[in-house]
Amino acid sequence: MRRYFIGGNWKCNNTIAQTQSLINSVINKLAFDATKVEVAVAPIFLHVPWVQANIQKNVQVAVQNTSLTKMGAYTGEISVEQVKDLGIPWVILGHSERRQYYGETNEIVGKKTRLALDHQLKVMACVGEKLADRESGQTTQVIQAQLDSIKKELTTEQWANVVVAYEPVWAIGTGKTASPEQAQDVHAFIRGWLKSQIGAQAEQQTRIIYGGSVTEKNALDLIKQKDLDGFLVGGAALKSAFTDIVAAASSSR
Ligand SMILES: O=C(CO)COP(=O)(O)O
Repeated sequence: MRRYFIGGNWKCNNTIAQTQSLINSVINKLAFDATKVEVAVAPIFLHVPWVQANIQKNVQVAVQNTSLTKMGAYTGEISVEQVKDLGIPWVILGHSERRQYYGETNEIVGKKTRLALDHQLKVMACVGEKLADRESGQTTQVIQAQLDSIKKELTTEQWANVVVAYEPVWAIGTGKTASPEQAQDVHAFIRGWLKSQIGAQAEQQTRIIYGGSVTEKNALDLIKQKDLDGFLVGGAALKSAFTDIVAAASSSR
């Protein structure tokens, strides 16, 4: 059985005092069975060392991006070697905010994913359609193109270190969640793609998590869906609701 995966994407939120308070009052009080649920939180880069030094051992640390380049003369970037060097296991790549505001194309996301995996980082690879894509019936085509660009770069074995995050852009930060059926439909499509494009092992073992206005109220219904293996949580990961979301996952395994 696939272990649930719950990611907290803190985005560009929190002063250091707010991050410290979140760790002390929420994250370090999370109680869950780590054999059934894997939890990772992604602070801004600057807060990572403090978080690493102060977080409970069951919760892993992730970063929200890595450079398309390796170390070198690339002002303002942070490379996979530097993330790996600090012992950070996870990176979120291809988030729709990176695609939308920083021009990350499918091709860039594929290359970044390859670079991260080549440096032994594990990747939460985000895919998802915009509202206009959904309304014009293009949801699966858009997601397929996003997945195909990642596939182009990876070996079959590298998929063992990928979690696919389905995040419909229209549901991110909007309070509009995909219904459990809408989420399941896309997750089943992604699972089918994994089977036909990568193989039976990837189909069975790859976690496909959902993100987009996940709250303590909708988590339980979403997690019951057959192909949904956890969440990538934004706003609700910045408060005590995260405790309930992790508990919802724990209680259903
Ligand atoms: O983008 C997200 C997680 O990566 C989801 O954000 P919200 O949970 O705030 O909608």
